[in-house]
Amino acid sequence: MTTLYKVHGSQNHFFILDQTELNTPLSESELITLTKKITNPQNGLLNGADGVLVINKATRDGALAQMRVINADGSEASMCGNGLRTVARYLSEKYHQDSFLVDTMNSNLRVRKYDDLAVRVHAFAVEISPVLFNKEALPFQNLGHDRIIDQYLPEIYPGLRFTSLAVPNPHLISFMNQAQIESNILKEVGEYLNNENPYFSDGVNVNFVQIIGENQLFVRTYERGVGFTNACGTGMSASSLAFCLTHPKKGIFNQKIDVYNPGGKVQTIVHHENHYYWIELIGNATFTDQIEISESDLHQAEFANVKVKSTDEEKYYQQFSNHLPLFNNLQAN
Ligand SMILES: N[C@H](CCC[C@H](N)C(=O)O)C(=O)O
Repeated sequence: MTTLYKVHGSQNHFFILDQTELNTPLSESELITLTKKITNPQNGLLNGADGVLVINKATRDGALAQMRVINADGSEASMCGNGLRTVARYLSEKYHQDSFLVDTMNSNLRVRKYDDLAVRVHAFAVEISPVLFNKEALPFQNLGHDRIIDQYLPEIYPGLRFTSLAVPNPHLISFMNQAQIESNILKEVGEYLNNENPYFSDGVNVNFVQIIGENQLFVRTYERGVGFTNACGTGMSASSLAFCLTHPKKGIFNQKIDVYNPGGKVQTIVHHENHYYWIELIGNATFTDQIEISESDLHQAEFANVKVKSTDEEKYYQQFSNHLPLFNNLQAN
């Protein structure tokens, strides 16, 4: 028997699979089959999820373990901010450490335990980096720019300004008013750029942002490999940096920024050190269920005989998020 965990960061839901606990780790094709099946909202487990976070032995020196991110459609993401907070908590409890490095696709990232956000709402702070703006890193093509910072891109959507950056997974960000953020534009742009298109050949996470006030944002995301999601940690981090760059009177470097999303709230701090940017992402790491499954069922993505034990953490998370202010009709509470 082994244990899977159903977890969320700002209601961005994942299953955590610790491959180091298995006699035989899942192969690539088994991982993809498992992810597609378990995350399915209709026939998956526990109403599905946005992806599977896979823990392996670290491949880089200094890290406690490796995290891989498999999106719901079976593609792999280079990073996941909400997911990294939950993996940080899992590793922190497993190895009894409060501050350490996690090996991700492009680099080791720093994580640390943070003060609880409310009663039984555990929190972690994670590093989001490296930040890249060049068209090869995203990648994007045929837009007539080498970098996109506060540019009109009528090819993508007329009348909106866009900023694009990789952290290191790719994001396309636009600041807009409440009516625009509540409209169908995100679905239109998100679907267009995440299917065969001439501009973002690998797809892109699309983040639409409403400025609430000084150091306050609301972010809505259409996620590559997933679709609409309650929250995207790398997207909220990338949006915070875009905020500081394009609205410098309201978005202040080195200060906490409140980032609201349909699933709750996180905080970010945008650092600018020696010509290089990195973002600290702070938010909940909530464990809602523990799932006992036999190794052979896991290899076969067979869930009929699993045993699920729910925690009481969701109740406390709901209490926390019910007290957040409402800014638009997209927020759940
Ligand atoms: N939800 C994740 C990001 C997943 C990104 C993924 N969809 C991609 O880049 O392919 C987060 O919290 O940062």
